[in-house]
Amino acid sequence: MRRSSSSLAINTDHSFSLLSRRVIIREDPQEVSVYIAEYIVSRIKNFNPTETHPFVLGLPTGSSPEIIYKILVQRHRAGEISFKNVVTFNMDEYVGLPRDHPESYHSFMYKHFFSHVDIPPQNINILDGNAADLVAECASFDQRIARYGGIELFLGGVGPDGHIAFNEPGSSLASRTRVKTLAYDTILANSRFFDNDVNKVPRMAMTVGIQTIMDAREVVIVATGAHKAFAVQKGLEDGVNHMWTLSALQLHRHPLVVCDRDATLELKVKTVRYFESIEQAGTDARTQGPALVNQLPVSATLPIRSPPRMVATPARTPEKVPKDLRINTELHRAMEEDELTPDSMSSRMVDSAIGGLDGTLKNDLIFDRMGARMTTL
Ligand SMILES: N[C@@H]1[C@@H](O)[C@H](O)[C@@H](COP(=O)(O)O)O[C@@H]1O
Repeated sequence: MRRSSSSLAINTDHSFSLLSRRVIIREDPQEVSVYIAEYIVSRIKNFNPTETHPFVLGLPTGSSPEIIYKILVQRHRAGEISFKNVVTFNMDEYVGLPRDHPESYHSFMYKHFFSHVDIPPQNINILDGNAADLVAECASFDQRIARYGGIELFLGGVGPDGHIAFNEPGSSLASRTRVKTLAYDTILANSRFFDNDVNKVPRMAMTVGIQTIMDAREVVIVATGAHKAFAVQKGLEDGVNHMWTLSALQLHRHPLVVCDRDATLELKVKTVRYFESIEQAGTDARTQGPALVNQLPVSATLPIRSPPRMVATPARTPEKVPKDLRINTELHRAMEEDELTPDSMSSRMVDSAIGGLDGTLKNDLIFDRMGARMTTL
């Protein structure tokens, strides 16, 4: 068992089957990055990838993931994780920017990550923004993802306008990899990487679509800073909306949003407390706590067994969990996860609203509902 420096406890058994939507809040970007890096390491290790059965990881650029990459490199250098059997797909790339331009996403990824770990070059997939046929390049990217059996974990950031990858406000929620014109907000935001000159920022990019991200078996979003607070609020508290593409993840089976305190500034106190209470209660089979999904029924009077493959225990155990927030494991198993949701929030959560249906129906309904809300542009 390894104790991490973060306030992190991860259940590494990922045969989770409950629908789980989680928001983890940490104090600052450093803590957020440690949490996510440890999470990725544990997911890869637990997957036990081989050359013929690699772990397929979706990756972002931007300033938010920089510390995450730094920690992953440190963990690799310490001999704690190998990327030899990891295949990566990057979210996006500018169109027309030379590959060796310091601000191309190729350059970013090699500078911050690929050059420092043992990933084989042939396992790296980044869209070619200078391809002669951009449409064919996008189609080939999706085909390559499909050939690997889909993406296991997609790590993403979020723009201040709520975009994920380069799926700008107004993007189709059914979109797949394609060429996009950048929104003025994004050009402005990214001009800090181009001498603060908006004219130097490419106008177009290639990006995975919302549906490409939704197809990943798990999506982890990093959101740090007060400038992300409005996007986080729209993405988590409002309904699914193509103007805030982060919100599409409300319909994903396993989304995990990790925010720092500043990024929660626009959330309701009630929302923040709700997600914190889930973590404090330690009942989430995915991000911490007992491996609920794999436990055989035991007497409610028996103590909760330790999870078999927990890699880390909380360095900062929540000090005071009010008694009525400590959830009896046996009881919890018997309940729908949704029943833990306060009534006032249920109406905003699709899963809660359909909690009474069986699993098969739930899936259909999720897609029906999504279809009904989708706007194809
Ligand atoms: N295409 C990228 C996104 O993938 C990224 O999430 C966003 C936020 O970047 P940052 O983390 O620098 O705020 O920037 C760009 O637009």
